[in-house]
Amino acid sequence: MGASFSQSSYVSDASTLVDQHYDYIIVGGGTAGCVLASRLSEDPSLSVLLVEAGGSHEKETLSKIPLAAAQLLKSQRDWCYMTEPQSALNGRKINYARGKMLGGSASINALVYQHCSPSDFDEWESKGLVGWGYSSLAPYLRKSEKFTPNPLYPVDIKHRGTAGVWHTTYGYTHDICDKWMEAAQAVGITRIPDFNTPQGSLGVTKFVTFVDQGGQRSSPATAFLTKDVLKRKNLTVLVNSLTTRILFSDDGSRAIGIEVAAGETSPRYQISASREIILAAGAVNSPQLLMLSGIGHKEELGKLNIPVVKHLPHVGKNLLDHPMVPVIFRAKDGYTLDYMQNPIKAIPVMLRWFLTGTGPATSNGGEAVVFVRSDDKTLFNSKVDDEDGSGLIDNTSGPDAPDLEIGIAPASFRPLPRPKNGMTLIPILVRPVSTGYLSLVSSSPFDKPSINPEFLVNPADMSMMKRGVRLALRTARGLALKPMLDLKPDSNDTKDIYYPGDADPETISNADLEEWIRNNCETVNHCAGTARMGTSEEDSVVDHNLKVWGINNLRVVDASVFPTMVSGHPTAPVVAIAERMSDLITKDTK
Ligand SMILES: Cc1cc2nc3c(=O)[nH]c(=O)nc-3n(C[C@H](O)[C@H](O)[C@H](O)COP(=O)(O)OP(=O)(O)OC[C@H]3O[C@@H](n4cnc5c(N)ncnc54)[C@H](O)[C@@H]3O)c2cc1C
Repeated sequence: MGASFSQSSYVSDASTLVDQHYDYIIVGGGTAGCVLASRLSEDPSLSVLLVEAGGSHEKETLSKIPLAAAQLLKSQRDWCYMTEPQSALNGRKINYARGKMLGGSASINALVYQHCSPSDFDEWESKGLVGWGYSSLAPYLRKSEKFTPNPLYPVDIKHRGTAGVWHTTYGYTHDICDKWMEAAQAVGITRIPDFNTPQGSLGVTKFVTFVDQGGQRSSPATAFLTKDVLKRKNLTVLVNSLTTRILFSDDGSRAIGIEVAAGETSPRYQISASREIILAAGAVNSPQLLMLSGIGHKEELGKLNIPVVKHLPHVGKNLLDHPMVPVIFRAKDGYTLDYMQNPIKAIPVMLRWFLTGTGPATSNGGEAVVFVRSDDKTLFNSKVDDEDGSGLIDNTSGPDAPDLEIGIAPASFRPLPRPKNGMTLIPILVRPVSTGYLSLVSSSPFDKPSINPEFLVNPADMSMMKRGVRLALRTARGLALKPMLDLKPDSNDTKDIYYPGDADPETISNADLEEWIRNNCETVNHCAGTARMGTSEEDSVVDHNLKVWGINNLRVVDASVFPTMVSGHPTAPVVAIAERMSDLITKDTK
């Protein structure tokens, strides 16, 4: 057992820790890292160090206000990555956000709480990954959740966790989003009360969000690193410290510690751990750190003069993500949130939030959602739906799982000409066929890695995206939305901000639509899979216990380990993975 410490809260000077000795070092205080640190330190006999490159979440007001989340993008709380030029997106580079603070990406994200499809996890188990099927993970999905029902959106409570620490609920809904759910039903999409049940997510429903009863973001940091947890003598949280490499035993067989630095020109300090180093730095930084430390493809490492500790060619490969393309529809005055762009008009909303924790500021901005299959013949039955659909590939995890999502935001995703009122529908590919990769550009931990998600490179993804856009256009033309939208009949001006929102889904040309998608596709920032779990080091990075192949005392526990993509929003699955691993690790120590 390692030493225990009497300090509380956070440490930001790593020099004070070099003589200390820990049982576990967790690298990355993000979504998975907060869960692991909290759960492992429940056992007072284990000493735990959590190392985070960013700062504490506690004074970051923008992170607390659900509606303000987007303000954190491109701020110091974001790693501010960019992709390489995307060949299928007319060579555009895409912003690639990752959270840099305690709570990680879940401190800056859109707060959607989703278990995803049961078959997403059964698919993992079917690949030989014992213990990762839905029946194994469902108890962990519920373990952390503290769901507060909303009488407006009744659900069967038996599928929800109610005794956990992570607050979830159904929050504020704008009328335009309620009406859109009606419009989606009118085109043939079934209304479901809850997408977090064993029945899965197919249908239209209201989003559940991780917002607490005070109307604030309930992030993995606020939920798992509470004041009581931070008071534990066996937990140290080191912030503003980048882990620059993993340290190994002389024969390279065992991870024994880490090196950290506050900045590029700052001194580097070494800290050791006797039991394990657990990487939870996320799907960009965990593989980056493995490669910087000599674990990766030997030829790629050799080119950068990084001494090879273990040849593991799949590190950084299998980059999975969800591409999206926001479509903006002209709305009438008074139905959207665009007035929040005007600081004077925003004051009452913000005052209400500060004083009562209620109102539009508790909205995550994406209030309702549709999940469908792109091969659903009841929805895609028109001649124009990408001809006969022969370009599609069924890449879903099972017959009850989706490959297309459409979310709604009661505001415009892009700056608008006056009058400024827009509703945005966001088609998202939740099971794209294209996969990408990331690699190092140098041996410096301070250089950003090269990120290439290869969005829409497979033509099947373009076919799917076109179906998604056409379906979005059809729902927007529903009678329920007529009083709120101001669509111009059949405008095909492809340069207009309201294109293709104004275009007729039955006559819009495939060529115009494809070109528009190539020029407007972005990411939902759900990257995963870059240190994937598998049954052999020939095709993966970690085994089913998330241990790095061939290295003792080294695990990866974060979104990097997804073997295949979940067909929904990944925060809850990441938390469940971390819950399950914490359970297994603490049982192992007994
Ligand atoms: C803008 C945005 C919106 C999103 N919206 C949603 C949503 O609504 N719902 C949903 O379910 N998912 C959403 N996601 C995705 C979701 O947030 C992530 O999939 C999930 O949080 C990933 O968890 P993680 O533990 O793998 O990594 P992260 O939560 O990103 O944690 C990694 C942590 O490691 C730290 N770190 C990295 N490198 C180092 C290093 N070398 N040394 C020390 N610390 C390091 C980082 O600063 C970070 O805190 C969104 C993501 C983004 C960015």
